[in-house]
Amino acid sequence: MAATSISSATNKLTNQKLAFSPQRKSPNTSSTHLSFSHSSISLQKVSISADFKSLNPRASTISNVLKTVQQAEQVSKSLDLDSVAGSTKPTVLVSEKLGEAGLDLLRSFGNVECLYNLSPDELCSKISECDALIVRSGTKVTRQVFEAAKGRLKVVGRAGVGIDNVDLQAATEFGCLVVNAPTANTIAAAEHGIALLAGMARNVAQADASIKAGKWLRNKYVGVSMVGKTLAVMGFGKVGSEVARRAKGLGMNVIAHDPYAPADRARALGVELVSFDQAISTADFVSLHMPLTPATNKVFNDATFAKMKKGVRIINVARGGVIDEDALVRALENGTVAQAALDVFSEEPPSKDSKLVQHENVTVTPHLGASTKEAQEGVAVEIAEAVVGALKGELSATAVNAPMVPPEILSELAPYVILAEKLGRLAVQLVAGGSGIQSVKVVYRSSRDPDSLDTRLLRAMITKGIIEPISDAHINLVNADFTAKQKGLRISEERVLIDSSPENPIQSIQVQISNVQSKFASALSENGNISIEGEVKYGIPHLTRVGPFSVDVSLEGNLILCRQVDQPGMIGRVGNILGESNVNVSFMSVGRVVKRTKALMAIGVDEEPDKDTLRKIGEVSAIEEFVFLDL
Ligand SMILES: NC(=O)C1=CN([C@@H]2O[C@H](COP(=O)(O)OP(=O)(O)OC[C@H]3O[C@@H](n4cnc5c(N)ncnc54)[C@H](O)[C@@H]3O)[C@@H](O)[C@H]2O)C=CC1
Ligand SMILES: O=C(O)C(=O)COP(=O)(O)O
Repeated sequence: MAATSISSATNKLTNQKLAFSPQRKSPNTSSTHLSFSHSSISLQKVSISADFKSLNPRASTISNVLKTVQQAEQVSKSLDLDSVAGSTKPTVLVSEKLGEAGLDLLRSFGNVECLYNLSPDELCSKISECDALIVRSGTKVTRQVFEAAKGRLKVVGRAGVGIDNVDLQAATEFGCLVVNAPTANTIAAAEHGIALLAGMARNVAQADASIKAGKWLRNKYVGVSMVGKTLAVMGFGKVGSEVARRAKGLGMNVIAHDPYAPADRARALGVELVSFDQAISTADFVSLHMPLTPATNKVFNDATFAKMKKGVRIINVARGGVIDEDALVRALENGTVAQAALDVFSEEPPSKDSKLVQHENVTVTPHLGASTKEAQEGVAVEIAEAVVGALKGELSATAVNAPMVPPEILSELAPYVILAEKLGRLAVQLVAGGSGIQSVKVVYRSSRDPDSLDTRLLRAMITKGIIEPISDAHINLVNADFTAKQKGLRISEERVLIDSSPENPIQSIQVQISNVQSKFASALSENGNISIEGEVKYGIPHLTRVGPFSVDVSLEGNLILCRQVDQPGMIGRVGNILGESNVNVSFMSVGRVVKRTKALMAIGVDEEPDKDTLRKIGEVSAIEEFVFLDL
């Protein structure tokens, strides 16, 4: 199982050590700048803007780590609350209506000011007197707000799930923790989805308006029945599964599409998990419950509406941005979509003369999904507890932008942090769509005494790598276990004690995903698990094993894995195809189990090859399977 590394860059890279040193730019600013130098990858003086959510998955991993370190520094600084706890009580500004129980809890800890409907300027002029700000979806917490806070604002609490109205990047840069309340409004949102579904099926809103306009239109408002109809739940998470449960009670046949939901959770509710196309082409009603991510942005568009059953009815209680609203108007006009019931819009509030809002077959509500007394009391308590905890400097289970690890541990673990996230990101891409991930095992080989090796950050980064490409969750040290649990993901860890230099905290990290199918069978180890392993070599994370194959490829750029018949000339053939398409190869490594039988080739590429190039690679006769992986 020997591995051969072939790269012109290898020597350069392996001879240079990654230098890493956090430095404060100026003593009177809360923003931290880190310098990072490595001549072969020309990264010097990186100024950080940290935000896990906004990370382009293909952005520099080094800057990810810098962001992580910077976040930890800023957060530990911002949560060093001697100043708050000592002299005066903290001031909490509540800018939107919040349940009384939450307000009471806040009042028991600090000074609470409820100022609703502030203009952006008013918010900016008030914020420098506040240690915490609590908002819902109606307050835009922009970069200007963080700038105007002049370093005093320590925590923003979002009383709800979606945090798209908070500039997370700016929050992190300014050392401000952001927490949300992800569970208390689930039932309310699900009930609102069902209310919209039933109200739409029976034209309740239109009929009500017509009577109030002096009409009595019994023939016009004949509805459709729900019993026996097929409902497709798009996004089978917290809200989606509660909608499914309720729709079953209405006698509906419920199917769901969620590439990452465990099939047994769906089965337990009598729901079949199906492909996207199958869901939308067979459903009479389609209810949207997926997060707004780059993958789901405008996923309902002309092309997808065209695949739907004629006369389909759509409900959206998730986020307006998952629908191309102009395309929905066209689909309503040509009869593909019979009716739509919408609680959320790409712009809120939508313009008064919006064609969509004014369409006679559309029912709208002003983002009321979370608006029940019960949910608002629950959300208020959930967010008040999170904000008070953060102001006391405690770890928060619902923090969305802040790992909390001492800087000295972070700097030692920095390259392993990159490795861990990359391995998670790689492993999840090897899973065949449709097989829900439930069980992940991480094996660390280390000479350190387990008690002196804190792997929480690494586990968090593996979780981040696995979950973030498939959801809008923001994973960090604080919320990783919480989010994994919520998503039904079990992550177990094993430490294998080895005899090596205790200077290196870890020799290797192996990530195994069990009970799933792989889109690249060669990544399966003997026990049928997807298994990949990596090491840090001279500060650079490397992939060192895929299934039973040893390889050695630096985890930068993108990766192509090919399994082929082990024979001469393969490297040249694939290299030529990539070269002809102007795709730069950074590394190549070949591993094999037995000479002249099967080999695995790992190719690092700077650019993403186009479909045609990948097709040509697949057509090389000795190549038995291959996969392109986005690092
Ligand atoms: N209208 C309102 O007032 C409210 C709206 N919401 C919104 O509802 C949505 C769902 O919230 P939760 O259920 O709490 O979140 P969740 O994270 O529990 O569920 C989201 C599900 O979508 C799945 N998913 C990810 N990518 C997908 C894709 N491409 N196709 C299909 N499914 C995909 C995930 O695997 C996950 O299971 C969010 O967008 C949230 O912001 C939530 C509460 C109130
Ligand atoms: O929790 C969410 O994601 C929501 O969309 C609820 O928004 P709201 O707090 O009612 O403005």
